[in-house]
Amino acid sequence: VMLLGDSGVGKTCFLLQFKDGAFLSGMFIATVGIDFRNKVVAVDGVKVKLQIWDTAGQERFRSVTHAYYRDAQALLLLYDITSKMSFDNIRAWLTEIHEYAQKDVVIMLLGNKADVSSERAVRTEDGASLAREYGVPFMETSAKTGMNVELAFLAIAKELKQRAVQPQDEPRFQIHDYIESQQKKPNCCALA
Ligand SMILES: Nc1nc2c(ncn2[C@@H]2O[C@H](COP(=O)(O)OP(=O)(O)OP(=O)(O)O)[C@@H](O)[C@H]2O)c(=O)[nH]1
Repeated sequence: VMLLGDSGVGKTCFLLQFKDGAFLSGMFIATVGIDFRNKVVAVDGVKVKLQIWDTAGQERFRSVTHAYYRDAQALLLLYDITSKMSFDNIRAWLTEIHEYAQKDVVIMLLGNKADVSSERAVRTEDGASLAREYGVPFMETSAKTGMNVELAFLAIAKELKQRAVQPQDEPRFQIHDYIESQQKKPNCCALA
């Protein structure tokens, strides 16, 4: 799984929240190049090992990260809901993805920093509508509160597990439906 998106949208924090349940406020150390962490999640009784690659969002590291796209099975593409520019750049990220990644890669669009509602610059509907246009699932998240962080990785793990081991005759896992059903659950999306 690769985390992609502009510098500062919260990729490293998103990964650390998932891996360690931690968030360090006020610190921003830009990722240099690329780094990875592993986490095992249980999906319907099967252990799925996610190897999660945290990429540098800064332009100058792009050639390094491009080399990793083709081995990725899933891409979490993040923007920052308080940064219109990070949202406007999503189309360029999707163009890069289509150029460098595998055709059947699982893509999910995430509007991060949803806890900072007072500085919101991108409407939820605009994120949802862009995701619909590209046929990818979408959620707003917060690496700070943990909102939807685990759900994003679990949905990816379920999709990847289904691709790897699901017998043909069983109904196909639908990532869009799964996210929608989980988000409707009480307490699922409450900000901490
Ligand atoms: N309020 C809030 N702040 C966040 C959130 N996620 C990240 N931040 C802050 O945003 C800044 C950038 O976060 P990083 O995770 O380092 O960003 P990045 O996308 O990994 O940046 P690069 O490594 O340069 O690509 C830090 O100051 C974080 O504390 C979030 O969900 N909510």
